[in-house]
Amino acid sequence: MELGLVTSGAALASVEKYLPRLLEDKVGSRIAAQDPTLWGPEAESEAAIRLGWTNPFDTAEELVPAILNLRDELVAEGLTRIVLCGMGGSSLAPEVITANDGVDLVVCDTTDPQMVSAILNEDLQHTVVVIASKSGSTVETDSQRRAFTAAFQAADIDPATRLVLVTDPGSPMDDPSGVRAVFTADPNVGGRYSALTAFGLVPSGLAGADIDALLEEAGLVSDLLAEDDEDNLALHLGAALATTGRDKLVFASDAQALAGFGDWAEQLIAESTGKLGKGILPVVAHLNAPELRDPAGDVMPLYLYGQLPDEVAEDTTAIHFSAPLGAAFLIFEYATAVAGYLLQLNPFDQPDVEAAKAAARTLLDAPSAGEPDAVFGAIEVYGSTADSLADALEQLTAQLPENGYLAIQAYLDRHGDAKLQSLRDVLAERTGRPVTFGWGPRFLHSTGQYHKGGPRTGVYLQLTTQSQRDVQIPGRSFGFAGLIAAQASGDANVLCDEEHARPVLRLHFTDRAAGTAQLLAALGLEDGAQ
Ligand SMILES: O=P(O)(O)OC[C@H]1O[C@](O)(CO)[C@@H](O)[C@@H]1O
Repeated sequence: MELGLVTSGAALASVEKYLPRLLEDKVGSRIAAQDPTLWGPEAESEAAIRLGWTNPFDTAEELVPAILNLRDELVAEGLTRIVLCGMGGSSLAPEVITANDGVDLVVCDTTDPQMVSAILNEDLQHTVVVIASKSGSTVETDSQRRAFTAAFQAADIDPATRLVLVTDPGSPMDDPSGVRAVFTADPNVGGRYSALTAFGLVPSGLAGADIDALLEEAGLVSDLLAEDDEDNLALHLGAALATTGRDKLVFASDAQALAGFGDWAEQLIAESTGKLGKGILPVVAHLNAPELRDPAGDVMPLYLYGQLPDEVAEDTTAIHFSAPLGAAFLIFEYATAVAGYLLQLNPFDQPDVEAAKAAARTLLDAPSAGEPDAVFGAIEVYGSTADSLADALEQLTAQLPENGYLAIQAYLDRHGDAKLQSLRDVLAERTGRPVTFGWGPRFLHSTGQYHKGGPRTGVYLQLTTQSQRDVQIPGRSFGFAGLIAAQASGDANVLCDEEHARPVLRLHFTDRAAGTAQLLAALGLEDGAQ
C-alpha cells in the first residue's frame, strides 16, 4: 500500500500556517525523545509516563517470539478460535489488525447480554480467551472474564488452559494463577496509543496475524516521524487536524483502504483531544455520506485510500491519506500528539470518562428505573413529551446548534442489531449536521470523553433495550442486563446534569426486534434499507 498524505483547501492552509512553528519548536524530535514538557506544565507528569509508544520496537523483540510460540502451541492443541475481551484501547487495534490481515478474531467489547451470550455459547471447545486491560480493573472486562471462566467450568474445560491475560505490570490482573499466560505491556503507554504494544500484538498474533510485518511497516516511518523535517507526515497531519474551525473530522475510505481504521482512530482522536471544552470530533462515515456531499464549514473530510489519487482539487478542503497499517498507527499517534500541542491540551489524559463510570456504579448499587414520559408500541420514551416517535426525534434534532452534532448511542448488539446503523445517514441527511453512531458501552471509552469534555454542542439519542435473557456475572450482585442499563443511565445522567446540560432522548425497546422495526419505520426506513 502506498505511503502518502496530501492536504488541500483549509487543511493545506493550516499546514502552511503551523509547519514552520512545529519545525522551529522541534516538535517531531521532542516527541520521539519522549520530552514530557511539550504540552505544558500541567500535562508534564502524565506525559512523563505516556510516551513509550514512540519506540515499540525494543520491547517487541522479545514479545513477538513469545506470542508466536504460544500461537504454535494453541494451534497444535486445536485451539484456533481466539476471543478478545477488552474495551477501547485494549481491543480496537487488534480488531483492525486482524480484519486487515484476513484472520478471525472475535471481539467481546460489550455488556449487551445478547451479544455476550452469542460469543459465550459458540465453540468453547476450540476457544482461547484473551482478557486485556491495562488498569486490570475495567468493569466490562472483569465481568467478561468472570462469565468466560464460569462457561469453561460449566463445559468441563479448565480455564487455566484457556485464559491469556494482557495487562500492565503490577495491575490487579498481573497474576499468573489460574491462567495459561500473562503478558505484561509497557506501562509507559496509554491504552489508545498501545496498538503496537502487547495490547495490539498479543491478540492479533494469537489469531494468526502477521505481527512481524506490522512492526516492519511501522519501522518504515519511525525515523522520518522523529525528524524536524518539512516532509515529516505526522507534522502535516497534526497541523491539518488542528485546522481552526474544522473540528468535525469525517472519515471515509475507498475499498482498498485500511478496513475499520476509522474506529481505532476515533478513540485516539476523541479521547486525546475532547476536553477543556475543545477538541476534534471524529465521525466514522463513508464515501457517500451526506456530510461529505457539500461539507459544512466546520467539517474536515479525511479520505483513506489504498493508493492516493493522482490529483486532488486544491481548493477543496480535505486530508487524503494512505499508508500500510503499521505505519498508519504510528503516524496517527504522532499526529494526535502534534494536534494536542497546537490545540494546547494534554493528549494523554481522559478526565471526563470517570464521571460516567461513577454514575453507573451509583446506579448499580441503587437501581432506579424511573417512569417513561411516553410509550409508543414497543418503545418507551424518556426525555420528551412529544405525541409521537417522529415528533420526539424532531424535537431532539431541533435543539442542534449551528455547529452542533448528533450522537446516536446504541447500547445494543453491534452484530445482531447492525441494521440500526442506517439511522446515521438518514439523520445526517435530515439535520444537515454530522452524526456519529456509537455502540454502548464501547463508545464510552472513545467518543464518550469528547461528549462530556468537548464543546457543549452535542445532542444525544440513546437506544436501549429490554433483553429477553440475562447473562449472570459470577460473584457480582448484578448481571450483564443490569450493568448495561446502569451504564446507559449513568452516562445520560452526566450528559443532562447541571454542568453539561445537554439534551438526551432515550428510546427504550421493550422488545428488541419490535422496537427496532418501529424506529426504522418512524424514520422512513424499512427493515434497515433506505
Ligand atoms: O485497558 P483498560 O484499563 O481496561 O481501559 C480500557 C479503556 O478505558 C479507558 O481507560 C477509559 O475509557 C480507555 O482510555 C482505555 O482504552
